[in-house]
Amino acid sequence: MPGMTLYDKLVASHTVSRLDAEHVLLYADLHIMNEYTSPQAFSGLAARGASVRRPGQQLAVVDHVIPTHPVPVPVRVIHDDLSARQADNLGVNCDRHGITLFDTNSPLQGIEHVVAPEFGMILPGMVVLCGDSHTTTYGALGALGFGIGTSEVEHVLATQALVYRVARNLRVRVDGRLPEGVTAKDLVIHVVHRLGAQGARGHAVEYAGSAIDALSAEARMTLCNMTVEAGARAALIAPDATTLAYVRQRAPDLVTDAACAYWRTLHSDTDAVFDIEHVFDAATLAPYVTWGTSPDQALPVDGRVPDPASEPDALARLALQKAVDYIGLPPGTPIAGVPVERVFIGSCTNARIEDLRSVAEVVRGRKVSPTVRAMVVPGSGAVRRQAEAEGIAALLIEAGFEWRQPGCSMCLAMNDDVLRDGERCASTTNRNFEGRQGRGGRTHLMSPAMAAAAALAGRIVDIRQKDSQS
Ligand SMILES: CC(C)[C@H](C(=O)O)[C@@H](O)C(=O)O
Ligand code: SF4
Repeated sequence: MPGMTLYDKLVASHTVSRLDAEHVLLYADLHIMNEYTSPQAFSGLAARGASVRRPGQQLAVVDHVIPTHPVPVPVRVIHDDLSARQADNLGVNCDRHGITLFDTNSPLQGIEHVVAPEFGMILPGMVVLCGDSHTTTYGALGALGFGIGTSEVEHVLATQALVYRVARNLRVRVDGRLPEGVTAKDLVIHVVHRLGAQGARGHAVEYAGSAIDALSAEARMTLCNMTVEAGARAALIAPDATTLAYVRQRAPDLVTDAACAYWRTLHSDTDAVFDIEHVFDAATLAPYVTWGTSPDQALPVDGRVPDPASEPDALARLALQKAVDYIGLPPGTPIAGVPVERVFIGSCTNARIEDLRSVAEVVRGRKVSPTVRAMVVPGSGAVRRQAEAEGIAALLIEAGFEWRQPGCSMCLAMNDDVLRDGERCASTTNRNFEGRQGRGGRTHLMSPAMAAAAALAGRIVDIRQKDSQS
């Protein structure tokens, strides 16, 4: 018998029973809900007269539909009828079932994947479920997190378990040092580009190697968050000293000797077998930017928009042509130099305090281009307060950024923050699909530092060239 991967160990430790060759009944330590994917699940539960099995192992947040207006008033009102109903509905259901809710006007409110780790709710070795694809974020702390559908949300509420199809194992090794100006965001865009949008389909991705070891816990969250854009079922990083320091700061009482002893076993055995393995050299990476309408349509910042005509496969050629047409950049256009009208810094990929610090470092003493409308939306109330305490908010406001209240905001056009038709946006988010940030809007994904530099210059620039940003 070969050894076990970290993923195998996490699945095994949460298997209630094996259902068949491919499926297990998987126990969830924590289930997180948002206002958008939970309403039907609660209705289903009510229709069956079922109750919530483990109310204490649920967390609910309002994040997708919430307005993020810059006004520093304590009360936020959701004006859109449907959105307001979704948020109210979550409130009523949480009350009824005794579930903790970080509601619209709670100081604890924020994007689900930012608040859960921040409050020490994610520990190594846990299984965390949520009706949201970016639940893969928690792999950064050695927890198995993945998104589930609405009918599964109902099932998890009722039973605290899930019928789960076990994934295959894929390892991404990244050794070496990331060059100056190249971040975890660039690394993950590169990985998604190289694997392709379906390249990790059906697989749990484990990251390993010296470049991963060197990443902070928050940078690892960026990496694991966006790995789902390669089709991955989960992303994982074995817990280490960085993980423990992060968790200890947030949940000191839970970091016991026994817990640490267990967490030390959470790594892939040296003889574990991976179904697929990819190896990348961190030293060769550049800042990455997406040029198209799928997160894998990406380039190093010194690259050019590809020419569909040079794609031999007819279907792939059509897809490329469609992306080129939508994004409105002729083939061969250097991506650096493309003007942007909007800059969005936020989302569960890149709205943590370290992200905002990296933005502040680029912006310090400079101004947003008069041709750009730029906004910074912190991932949570705690991040917002921390950035205010560190002077980051004042610096950004002084530079001409809008300083917003926390939420998903312009990551997806489900609230008041949207791109107008044809507007081009440098964005720190994770998806650049057609219309994702507003109908007809054009999204270029990049790191927070690159987005900040684009805000100053009014165009996409190479963060490595210091004189390119004015
Ligand atoms: C709305 C929700 C279901 C969705 C997801 O699953 O990821 C959203 O958060 C997204 O980022 O597209
Ligand atoms: S910030 Fe974006 S990616 Fe994250 S949960 Fe919200 S909509 Fe989804």
